[in-house]
Amino acid sequence: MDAKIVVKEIKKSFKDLPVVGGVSLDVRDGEFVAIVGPSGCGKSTLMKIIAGFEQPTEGEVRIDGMVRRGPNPKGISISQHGSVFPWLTVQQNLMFGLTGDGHGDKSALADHYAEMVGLKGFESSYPHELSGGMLKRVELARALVVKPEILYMDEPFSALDALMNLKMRTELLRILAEERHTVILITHDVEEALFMADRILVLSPRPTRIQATFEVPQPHPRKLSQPQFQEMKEQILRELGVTI
Ligand SMILES: Nc1ncnc2c1ncn2[C@@H]1O[C@H](COP(=O)(O)OP(=O)(O)OP(=O)(O)O)[C@@H](O)[C@H]1O
Repeated sequence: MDAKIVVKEIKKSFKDLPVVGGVSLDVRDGEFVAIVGPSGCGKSTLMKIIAGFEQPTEGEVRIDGMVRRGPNPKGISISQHGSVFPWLTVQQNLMFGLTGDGHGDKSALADHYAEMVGLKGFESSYPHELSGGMLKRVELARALVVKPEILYMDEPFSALDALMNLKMRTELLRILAEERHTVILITHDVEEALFMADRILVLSPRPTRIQATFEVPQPHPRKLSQPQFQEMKEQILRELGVTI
């Protein structure tokens, strides 16, 4: 079967600064790919190119076999900065992306996704009445409610405390088991990648390339304390120039 996303020899420079140095990648339908790499290597730039928000200097991105040169309606991005509208309630935020017909009862659909991410009872709350973790849940629900085929996640949980971060990982995996999405996740957290991804790509310093690939075939839920994960974590950290 053809890949859902095909990234072919992508290069990107900003003026004289080469940022992406030639990246090729195939992502299968329903696959979860995590990308780790040194700070400033070009992870976000690569993600923006794949999501269609940035144009490559060379190369192309195909989604379902079609070359894309702009944001892809089949995908949705969740970034570390957040995009919840402060003047809308949780329910209104979730309904915001449901443009056009074909969604059925939009408020019921919004409430369904609010419940799915654990926000039942907060549908009428405004963002300023929620905690940081709850805001991230709104963000996630807002992305999922439009039933995207692809989720592009750039450090989505990095602003959360460690405990909430762990909760959100588990939550996301539970939702992904229910609703199959293709996911590309950028993270600086190797354990987060090991916990969730089917495949982990380690990027090189700028201009970035894929330096190493790790398949993670272990089923969920994963216990990262197991030797095989510790071993893989050490290998990935070694690729990143960190020895523990
Ligand atoms: N729009 C832009 N114009 C000019 N330079 C840019 C632009 N976007 C990114 N860069 C540069 O590209 C390089 C890579 O940035 P990018 O944000 O892609 O890296 P990153 O790996 O995601 O970083 P971090 O690990 O800090 O999140 C940086 O040197 C940055 O200054």
